[in-house]
Amino acid sequence: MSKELILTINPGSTSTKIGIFKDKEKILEQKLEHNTDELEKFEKITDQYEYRMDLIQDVLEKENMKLDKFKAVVGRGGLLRPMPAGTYEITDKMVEDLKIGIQGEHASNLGGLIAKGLGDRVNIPSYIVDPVAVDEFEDIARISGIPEIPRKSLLHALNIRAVSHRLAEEIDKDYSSLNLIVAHLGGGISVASIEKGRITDVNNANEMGPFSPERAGEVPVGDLAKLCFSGEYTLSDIKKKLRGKAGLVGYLGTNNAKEVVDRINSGDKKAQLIFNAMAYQIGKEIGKMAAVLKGKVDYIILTGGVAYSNMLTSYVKDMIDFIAPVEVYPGEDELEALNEGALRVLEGKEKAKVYEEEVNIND
Ligand SMILES: Nc1ncnc2c1ncn2[C@@H]1O[C@H](COP(=O)(O)OP(=O)(O)O)[C@@H](O)[C@H]1O
Ligand SMILES: CCCC(=O)OP(=O)(O)O
Repeated sequence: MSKELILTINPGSTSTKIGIFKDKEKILEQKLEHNTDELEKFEKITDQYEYRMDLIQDVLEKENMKLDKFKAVVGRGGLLRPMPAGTYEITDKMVEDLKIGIQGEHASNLGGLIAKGLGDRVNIPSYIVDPVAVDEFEDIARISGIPEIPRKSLLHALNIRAVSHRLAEEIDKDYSSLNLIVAHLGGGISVASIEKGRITDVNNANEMGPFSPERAGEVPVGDLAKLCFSGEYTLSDIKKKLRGKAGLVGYLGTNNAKEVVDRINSGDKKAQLIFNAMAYQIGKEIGKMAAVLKGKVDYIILTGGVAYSNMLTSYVKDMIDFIAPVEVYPGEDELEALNEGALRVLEGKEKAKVYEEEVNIND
């Protein structure tokens, strides 16, 4: 049997997306949405491995896509050690770091684990591309205010880089000549400043910035400290409260922004206030990044699943379109970007990076 396909796997906090490609052509795409109740029963993210793997295998079986048809498997890379962008082969050390959650817990940690698990079964290579741990920060962006707690570059690097390249192509400019602000609005939210092709600053999408469908973002730290020591919560409870049970889930009980829009359209005033507040915080974060770029912003891009909502993008545009022209690319180009990252390596245009050679293993 000829091995001509590439399998791409993108686990997010609210969904698992699967794509099958023949060269650059996407021949299958499936989005499996996970509601809050489904995910709540898992103590840790890595506990979701079997659950998400089974769902992926079910899709492959239903579509009669046997593993021996594939020449590579590519997963979204997770919260690994700070690293340059690129395509990486999945090594044992990477697997170890994904399992520990070396920079924290997030669904994307499962991308590399599942890709490696499937690839090893049929002895084909497995890769990750532009993981959420891509770090191109200016040193000044690392300082938080507490020496023991540096700011971290954790973001939707895969889609942010993909849509920035897409815009550059559309306006016929070189990516490395542009200053951009890109806000990825998914289960988590990243708002990044891109200076001449380099991501110089971003809120840590797992812990900072605007609140999101399932995350707290920035909260008043004094009150958070009191909550932690109230005796009512364990560390695990607090982590879940901040990621998974916060944001839209905390206020409205759902991680599904579409459902929130439906509630607003049926007259739910609380849903309207909370949705507007999320938009307001996104607008404020974009303003911060405009200051990072000293006002020299060529374009602002709004992307990710929540950018499908006109209600939200209109609110944000109204706050920030004085800064620069705003482009909306709803959804994400992540499956395509995973496929193209693997293709560049398989076609010999690029050499796969080796994790152990690119990161500081002793940190
Ligand atoms: N048409 C839509 N209108 C509003 N929100 C949407 C729409 N489509 C998807 N979303 C929301 O986008 C969010 C998921 O975004 P996505 O980028 O797919 O995130 P993830 O990769 O974290 O699962 C969910 O809250 C989902 O309800
Ligand atoms: C940790 C940053 C990536 C992120 O938040 O992704 P999702 O929106 O898919 O949860």
